Amino acid sequence: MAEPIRVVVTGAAGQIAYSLLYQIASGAVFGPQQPVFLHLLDIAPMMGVLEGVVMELADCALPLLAGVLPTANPEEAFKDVAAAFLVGAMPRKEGMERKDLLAANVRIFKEQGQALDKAARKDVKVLVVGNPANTNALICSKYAPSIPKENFTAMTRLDQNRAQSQLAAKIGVPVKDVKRVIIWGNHSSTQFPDASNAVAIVGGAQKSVSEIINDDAYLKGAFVTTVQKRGAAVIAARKMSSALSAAKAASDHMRDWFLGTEDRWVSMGVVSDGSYGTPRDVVYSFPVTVTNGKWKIVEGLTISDFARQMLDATGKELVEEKQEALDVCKD
Ligand SMILES: NC(=O)c1ccc[n+]([C@@H]2O[C@H](COP(=O)([O-])OP(=O)(O)OC[C@H]3O[C@@H](n4cnc5c(N)ncnc54)[C@H](O)[C@@H]3O)[C@@H](O)[C@H]2O)c1
Ligand SMILES: O=C(O)C[C@H](O)C(=O)O
Repeated sequence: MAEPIRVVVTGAAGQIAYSLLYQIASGAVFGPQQPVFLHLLDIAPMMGVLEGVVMELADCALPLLAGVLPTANPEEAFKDVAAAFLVGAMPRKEGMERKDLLAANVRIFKEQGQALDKAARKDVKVLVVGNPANTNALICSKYAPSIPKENFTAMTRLDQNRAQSQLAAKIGVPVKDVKRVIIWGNHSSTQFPDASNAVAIVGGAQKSVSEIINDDAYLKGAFVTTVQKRGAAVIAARKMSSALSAAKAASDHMRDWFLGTEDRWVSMGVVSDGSYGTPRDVVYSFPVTVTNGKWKIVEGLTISDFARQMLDATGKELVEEKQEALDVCKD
């Protein structure tokens, strides 16, 4: 059995963490041979609740769980961690856009960037889940200059999973048989869920999703808006934001980053290098593949006029969010 790795989850007393911690501790993320030592960070008033979570983790009797450290101190929480799930942040309520959380949440990611810079392993892989996830990830990276910026990512995997599931239901195939759906841009209502490269297996043969569905108006209309607005639809129904599916997506993202994707494409928010004419130095979601722990943007895709407009609109929003976040962080 390998040596345990240290993994931090922030917002550990919250609802996403409640599903996520079991997935990490049971081996679903880092593999069935990799023990984990969990660091659980939350704010001081939540330490009582966190104690209950620690009791429940013990009561799960999980063979891969090497230890648990609950704390309200970010530097203690980030000490020597190899993976960081940054979940802790305020969720939006009905009627809000995710960027309405910016002023409240971005300071958390400034402080946590500074603490990661001091305490974490320099090869730590950071996944930001707390909203607005892309801009929070950018700020976190800016305040952790000793950690490579490639190690900071934002979660758009939930959007990818939603898009894949919508297409599978429309075509009438299992979700695993739909591939190469892309989420471009921001985890917000400007994101572009793009099915133009997607393929599905129907009757044993792989075909293009556009050909199978044969309904351009749907693929550019209802499909896109359903995925863009799915988070709001869950909030309207549950009166709380998505948690089960968010935890599953966070597990998928980190597992693929650690263990690789082979030839699968997955969407991750990463610091843009300007690929596909997107703005540089914002955290933009691209299709990537992962080999040996390193992600690489899928190259050479054709961008239609429609896609160009969508990529530009979500990029413009990210540039605006970045400016707003930098202004907030000045104080
Ligand atoms: N990227 C995505 O796809 C996605 C999906 C779902 C939710 N989210 C976001 O994830 C975040 C968490 O959602 P939730 O439903 O778990 O919320 P929640 O309110 O249930 O839990 C958040 C937890 O974070 C803690 N917290 C607050 N400030 C903290 C800090 N400075 N350090 C450590 N912990 C802190 C809170 O005390 C609370 O326990 C929200 O911002 C939500 O919008 C993102
Ligand atoms: O929509 C939200 O505010 C929560 C989350 O980002 C989601 O996509 O479900």
